[in-house]
Amino acid sequence: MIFNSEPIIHVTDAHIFQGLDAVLQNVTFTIEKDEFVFLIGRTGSGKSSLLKTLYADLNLKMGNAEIVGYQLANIKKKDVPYLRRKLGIVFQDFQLFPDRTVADNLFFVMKATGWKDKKAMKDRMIEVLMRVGLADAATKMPHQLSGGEQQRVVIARALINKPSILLADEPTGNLDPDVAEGIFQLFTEINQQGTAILMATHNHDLLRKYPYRVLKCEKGKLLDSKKDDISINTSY
Ligand SMILES: Nc1ncnc2c1ncn2[C@@H]1O[C@H](COP(=O)(O)OP(=O)(O)OP(=O)(O)O)[C@@H](O)[C@H]1O
Repeated sequence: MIFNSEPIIHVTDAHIFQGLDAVLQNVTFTIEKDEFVFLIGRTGSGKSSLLKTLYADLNLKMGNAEIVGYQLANIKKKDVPYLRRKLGIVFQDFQLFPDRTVADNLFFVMKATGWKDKKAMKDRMIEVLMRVGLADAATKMPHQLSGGEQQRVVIARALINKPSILLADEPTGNLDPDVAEGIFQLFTEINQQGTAILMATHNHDLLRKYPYRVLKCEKGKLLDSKKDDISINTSY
């Protein structure tokens, strides 16, 4: 039997820099196609810096990293939009255009990523909104939606180009616990349908409840629950 077992992320001996400071050193890990992985660590420990490096917002200056088929060391500026089309990125703050409808927010990303066929765009817009449980939100303005609903729109936007992995930076951080749980459930469903997830979070409850693999930024290193003993109960 032939398995296609190429990992989606493959990082070897990478150093994650903010300016001249190496925030994380000798980072080595892989993430497979169907995995759900938490990224944890104290505030300022390097979670966002690692995610930013993975979507080429920070340069990879030392070591190697491959994500969705792109080598990040020396990636060309012109290739970055193509890399990002293959990733879904979800942040804590929703970053929707406040003066455009939900549909127009989604169309904006489609146009920016090369979609042209109006019917295909409309069909995909409806499809991703249905996927996140917001079939009736297309004509609404962001301010007419709750925080949880706005985050669902952001997730819908991240799904537009059928990414093979979602990178999420504290996606439930601004939400009430119940709403956060619903958003988290949505991520688990998306994962079960075959999209890998790497999610930075401070949410201890999620970590206790869902025994997914954990990567932890600690004292300049990245620990991995696959091989290291990681306590999720210590304060971080
Ligand atoms: N734009 C920046 N310029 C310079 N240094 C930065 C910048 N952003 C973050 N840093 C520094 O890099 C280190 C890692 O920060 P980072 O934001 O990656 O941590 P984090 O684990 O994501 O924290 P949090 O949980 O608070 O989001 C910190 O020392 C921080 O001060």
